[in-house]
Amino acid sequence: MRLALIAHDEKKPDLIAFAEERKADLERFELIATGTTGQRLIDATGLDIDRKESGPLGGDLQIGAEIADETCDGVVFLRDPLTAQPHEPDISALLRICDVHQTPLATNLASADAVLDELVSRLDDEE
Ligand SMILES: O=C(CO)COP(=O)(O)O
Repeated sequence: MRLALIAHDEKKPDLIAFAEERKADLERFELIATGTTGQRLIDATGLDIDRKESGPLGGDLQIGAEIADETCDGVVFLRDPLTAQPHEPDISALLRICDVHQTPLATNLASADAVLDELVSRLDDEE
């Protein structure tokens, strides 16, 4: 099962803390991430992560393409709701394609645990 991890700059510390706390669960997934998020997570946790382009350079769209292909099963995307992003259209496209494909999506820490718990239980059911 494949899970995408993304965070805007202000939220990267939160995502790193989440990944440290949930490392044992995250290790069970094929992980993908946008470029800078992925590098920060690798440096902090040692998780094995397939890094796409940085968000502003198309990383959100690359992950969106995986959602459209139904090769990515869930997304944790800690957005910064207080800072305008130059690639807002790409962000909207990613959120939209998750809705089109009924892909579990968490956009804040409060729901990240819930989405991960659900995906972990799907993994358990598969085994
Ligand atoms: O901008 C992002 C998501 O929209 C994240 O990109 P980075 O992980 O490269 O910072």
